[in-house]
Amino acid sequence: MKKYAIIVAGGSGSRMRSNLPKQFIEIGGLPVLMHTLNRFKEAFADINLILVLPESQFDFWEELCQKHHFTVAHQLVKGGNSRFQSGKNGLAVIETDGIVAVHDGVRPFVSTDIIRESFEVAQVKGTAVVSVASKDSVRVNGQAIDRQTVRLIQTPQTFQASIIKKAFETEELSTFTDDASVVEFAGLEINLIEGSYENIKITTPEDLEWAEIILKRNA
Ligand SMILES: Nc1ccn([C@@H]2O[C@H](COP(=O)(O)OP(=O)(O)OP(=O)(O)O)[C@@H](O)[C@H]2O)c(=O)n1
Ligand SMILES: C[C@](O)(CO)[C@H](O)COP(=O)(O)O
Repeated sequence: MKKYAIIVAGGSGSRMRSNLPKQFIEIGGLPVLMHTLNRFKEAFADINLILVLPESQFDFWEELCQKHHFTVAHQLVKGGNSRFQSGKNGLAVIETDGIVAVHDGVRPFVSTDIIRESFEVAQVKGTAVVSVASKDSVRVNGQAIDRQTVRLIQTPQTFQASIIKKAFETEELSTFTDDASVVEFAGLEINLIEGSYENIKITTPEDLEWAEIILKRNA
C-alpha cells in the first residue's frame, strides 16, 4: 500500500497576526512545519510527503531547510485560495492508488500512533477522521445541546486515494471546512477515530505558548 500525506500550509494565518507566516515560526528552535513533517516521517519511513505552500514562500522554505539541515524528502506543491483548493492541488500530484492523509501543517503535535491508526482504519473502511470530545458545555444558536453528541474535528483526515480524489472533483462549496466535509458531500460515510487534546492547531498567538509547553512536556 502506497502512503501519502498532504501537509496543507497554503493559508495566510491572519488570526496569528504575525509577519512571519505561522508555519515558519520556531518552536523549540525548529519551524512548526518541520515538526509536522517529522511526525509523519517517524510514523512511516516510506511515506510520500506532499507539502502545499504559497508559491511565494517556496524560496524562503528552501532557505529554512538549508539553515536547519532539514533533509526529510518532500514534494512542494503551490497552495490555492482556500483550503479546498490547496488540498485539490496536493491531490493532483497523486497518480497511483493508495492511502492519503490530509493534515494541517500547523498541527505539529499529532502522535505517530494516531497517524498510523488513521491509515489502518482508512485502509479497511475507506475513511478515518480524527476527533475529540468537547470538554466544555455546548450551545447551538443559544440552545444547550447534549455535549455527548458533539465531536471536535482535527486532522489527519485519511482516505483511500480513489475516494478522496473522486470527491474533490466537485465544485467548491462554502460548507467545505475540511476534507471530511468534501468526502461526506460525495456520499461517503465518515469514520471518526479518537484524537488527542495535544493535537492543537496553531491558530492564534497564545497557541505558540501552549506549543512550547507541549514540546517541553514531551521532551
Ligand atoms: N488557502 C489555504 C488556507 C488554509 N490552508 C491550510 O489549512 C490549515 C488550517 O487552516 P488555518 O489554521 O485556519 O490557517 P489559515 O487559513 O492560514 O489561518 P487564518 O484562518 O487565521 O487566516 C493551515 O495549515 C493552512 O495553512 C491552506 O493550505 N490553504
Ligand atoms: C481542518 C480543521 O483543522 C479541522 O478542525 C479545520 O476545519 C480547519 O479550519 P480553519 O478555519 O482552516 O482553521
